[in-house]
Amino acid sequence: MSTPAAAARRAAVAEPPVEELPRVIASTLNLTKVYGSGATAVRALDSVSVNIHRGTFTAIMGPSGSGKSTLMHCLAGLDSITSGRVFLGGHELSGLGDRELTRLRRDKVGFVFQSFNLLPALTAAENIALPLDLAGRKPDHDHFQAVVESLGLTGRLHHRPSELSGGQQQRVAIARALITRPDVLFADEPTGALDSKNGHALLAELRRASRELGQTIVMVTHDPIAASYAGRVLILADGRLVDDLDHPSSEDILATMRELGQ
Ligand SMILES: Nc1ncnc2c1ncn2[C@@H]1O[C@H](COP(=O)(O)OP(=O)(O)OP(=O)(O)O)[C@@H](O)[C@H]1O
Repeated sequence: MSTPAAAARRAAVAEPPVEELPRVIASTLNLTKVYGSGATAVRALDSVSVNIHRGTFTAIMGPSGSGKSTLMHCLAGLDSITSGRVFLGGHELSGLGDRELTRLRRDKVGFVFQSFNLLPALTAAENIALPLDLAGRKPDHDHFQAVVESLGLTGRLHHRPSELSGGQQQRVAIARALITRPDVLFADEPTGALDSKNGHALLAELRRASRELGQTIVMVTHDPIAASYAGRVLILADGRLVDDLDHPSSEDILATMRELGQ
């Protein structure tokens, strides 16, 4: 005779718990990127394999020309690859055509650049909602409010960029990148145009977005202090992944960079 407990055990075996979202949200496998050909060819990435986990904040560091931007662009589907594989949000990018790539970038990827790229004629609220407008989607009111509140922009929504401080403009740019709930938010030297106070505030916001909203973030930076806001720091040199630091301090990062002759 089958007891209820035994039946429950059998059910548990037969029906695994609802599958959690895959832990790896973006990855590369032996990714190689060569620019140009022949004598002038540059091997910007040389067989880089890396997994980016959902909800984590990762910084990419390395000397100038080490391949940081190239790695970010290949992960975000902005640049073609020479060989290897790139996956983002369950899709293999190398298998996608131009139209599918464009849609994937629009729906699954957020970007924050050094220059804020806000449209001057639009209010902060309109700038934030722009990616959804372009995709023909309506903002989810609760998510919009949560993003705006977490970035302290509630009182600034009807201002145009020229009426906002540099730090506020940068926060609008982050809100715009978060509004589509991208699989990965890519940030390229996001503090480059900010003074140190606003730079730290922005990094604290990124860290909060990863901790509180579960937002996956990949950031390229030259600054060890900026990188120390991330939970993980990947170090590139000559197109190769040479170190992978777990919660390093800025001193740890500086020491690693010094070993590379920086
Ligand atoms: N479009 C391109 N055409 C040719 N070579 C390129 C191109 N883009 C990058 N490279 C080369 O690839 C290498 C890696 O460049 P990348 O911009 O990824 O480095 P980086 O680490 O981001 O540099 P930086 O810190 O100076 O921004 C460099 O040698 C660079 O000159």
